[in-house]
Amino acid sequence: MDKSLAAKNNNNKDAVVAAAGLKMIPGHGLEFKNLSYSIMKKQKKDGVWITKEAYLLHDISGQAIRGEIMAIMGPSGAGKSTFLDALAGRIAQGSLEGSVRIDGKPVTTSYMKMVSSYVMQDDQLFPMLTVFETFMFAAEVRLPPSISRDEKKKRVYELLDQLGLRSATHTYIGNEGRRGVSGGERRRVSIGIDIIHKPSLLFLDEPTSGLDSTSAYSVVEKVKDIARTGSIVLMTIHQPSYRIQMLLDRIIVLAR
Ligand SMILES: Nc1ncnc2c1ncn2[C@@H]1O[C@H](COP(=O)(O)OP(=O)(O)OP(=O)(O)O)[C@@H](O)[C@H]1O
Repeated sequence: MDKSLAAKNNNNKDAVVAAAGLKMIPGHGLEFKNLSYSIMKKQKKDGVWITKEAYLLHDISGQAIRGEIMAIMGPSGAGKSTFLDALAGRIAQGSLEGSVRIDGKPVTTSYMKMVSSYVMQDDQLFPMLTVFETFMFAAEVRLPPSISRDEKKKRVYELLDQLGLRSATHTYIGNEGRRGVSGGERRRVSIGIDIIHKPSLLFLDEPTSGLDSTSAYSVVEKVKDIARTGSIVLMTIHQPSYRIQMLLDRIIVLAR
């Protein structure tokens, strides 16, 4: 396994790029170069309010390869979600510096949104639908109208198998008032909705947060399977267990 420490983000000082045994393959996958993002922050100095530029990301370079998981790690507040958002084209272009390329070609925000999917930490699932109904709904919304209902059903069953959700096919999503799928299953359903159309790039923000270690492992295991089908996968993750770390192909560590 090639465990690459890809880059280090240093908020206010000069950027430190630490690359230990980094395997870079120019022109492949998702390449990001000299990514910086700053905001104007108000702070009190000697009793006077001043506005100062603060870097949330500073000079980050690295590469995520097709077929692999790149994990973005670091302490709370290091900028993991900001970095994921920057790559996914979810923050204002004007304040973002640096370049992002896919397979050697520069990408625009709209292209990035077209070829990628983003799994958010807080999902918005309908509690009154079953897992099957949830996936069918996603299939209707995300797959082209030219695809028949039978083909959509086939894709849904494929997804249920891929994500280990067959036994929960007809279980309600549920909520506090109505018991439904488990936390780990719910997270896998959220991922399913975002991969039903087989995006070539998948971003996941803390897919394991709030899960017990077995469920967290199962989620990352499924994410690894998705990567293996040829997608580029990037995810933020906080304090992964040793077992989970063994599933990660590349690690980018952001420091505060
Ligand atoms: N628009 C903004 N204006 C001011 N500060 C911001 C803004 N966006 C993010 N921050 C700050 O930037 C830092 C990085 O935030 P971010 O959410 O990316 O960190 P994180 O590593 O994902 O943290 P966590 O692990 O706690 O989710 C935080 O201190 C946050 O408060």
